[in-house]
Amino acid sequence: MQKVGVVGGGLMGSGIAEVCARAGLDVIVVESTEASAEAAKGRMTKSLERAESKGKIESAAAVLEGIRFVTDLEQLHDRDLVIEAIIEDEEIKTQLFRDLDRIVASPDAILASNTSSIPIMKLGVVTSRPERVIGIHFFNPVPVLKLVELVPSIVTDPAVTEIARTFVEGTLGKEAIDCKDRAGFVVNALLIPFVLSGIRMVESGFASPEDIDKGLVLGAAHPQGPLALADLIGLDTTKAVAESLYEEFKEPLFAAPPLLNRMVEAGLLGRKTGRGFYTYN
Ligand SMILES: CC(=O)CC(=O)SCCNC(=O)CCNC(=O)[C@H](O)C(C)(C)COP(=O)(O)OP(=O)(O)OC[C@H]1O[C@@H](n2cnc3c(N)ncnc32)[C@H](O)[C@@H]1OP(=O)(O)O
Ligand SMILES: NC(=O)C1=CN([C@@H]2O[C@H](COP(=O)(O)OP(=O)(O)OC[C@H]3O[C@@H](n4cnc5c(N)ncnc54)[C@H](O)[C@@H]3O)[C@@H](O)[C@H]2O)C=CC1
Repeated sequence: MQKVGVVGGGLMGSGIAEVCARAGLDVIVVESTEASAEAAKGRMTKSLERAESKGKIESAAAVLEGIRFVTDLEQLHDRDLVIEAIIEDEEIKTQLFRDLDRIVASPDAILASNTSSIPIMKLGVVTSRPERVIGIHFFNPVPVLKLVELVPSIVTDPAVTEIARTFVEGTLGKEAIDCKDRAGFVVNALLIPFVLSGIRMVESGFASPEDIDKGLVLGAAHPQGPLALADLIGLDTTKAVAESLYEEFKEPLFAAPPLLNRMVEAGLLGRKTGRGFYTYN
């Protein structure tokens, strides 16, 4: 696993590309437009410069040299591993997996998804090699959080899971847990209902976002409360994850509350747009 491709250089893709480049891998990031490729590079530069200023890496510039930012998916033809991190939309992701199946040449290559909640089988089945498709699910912020969920589908080759484990634990120095291929895997199946419950509390006027978050930080030692967390994840992603979970399990606890839907319609997506439950500079 020397040549890695990351498709989507948003919040997660830029973090994944950063940790791969910091591990000395040859990384290509594919974005959909020149402007978004520039934005991805800007995000990574900022994060690497912060790491350099704290003495965590020697040189941000040297790490950046290991990353190419492109808009042409065909450039991924020689990759050993491609990690998809585009928006949480099943139709758009399945189209991308069809394209990756055509483009990535080596039959030994692994096609991975960072999806939060879409069952991996739905992505594998549109390729000619579902046995080489797996979920490698990182957590936000990627440079900080240690966990990666490994999600083989019911037809993923067990050898692929072991290669992915060696990549995640050996090469990247993260910790893996094994999950079955059900919407939301382990962490989001527990975390998203918590976030949605916080949103329902705000919606019903039960308490303010500030007080709910303060309650969970000071009363339960969470690093952030559910509303700050929704803003960090992105309200669009939170809604998409809730919808996948609801589609799979039909449990009311996974249903997106109307306030979440209205905020997404209004473009109040959290940190990424500067306003969600809180306002950011
Ligand atoms: C939706 C999904 O599919 C799955 C998910 O990811 S769900 C979301 C999971 N994520 C969480 O639950 C996050 C919970 N929150 C936290 O862990 C913390 O609040 C936080 C790391 C985000 C911020 O921590 P904080 O202590 O309030 O802030 P801060 O002091 O600025 O940061 C702590 C450290 O993280 C680093 N950091 C924070 N954000 C960072 C980022 N985006 N990139 C790189 N480093 C970052 C800081 O540089 C700092 O490093 P040092 O300890 O070396 O100084
Ligand atoms: N936000 C979070 O906390 C987490 C999100 N995830 C998952 O990671 C994936 C990405 O999420 P985020 O990074 O938060 O989203 P984001 O909205 O920040 O980034 C998505 C990026 O993909 C790009 N993109 C869209 N279609 C593309 C295409 N066809 N080709 C190339 N680039 C394309 C967009 O330009 C954008 O930069 C989603 O599947 C999400 O569920 C996983 C863990 C945590």
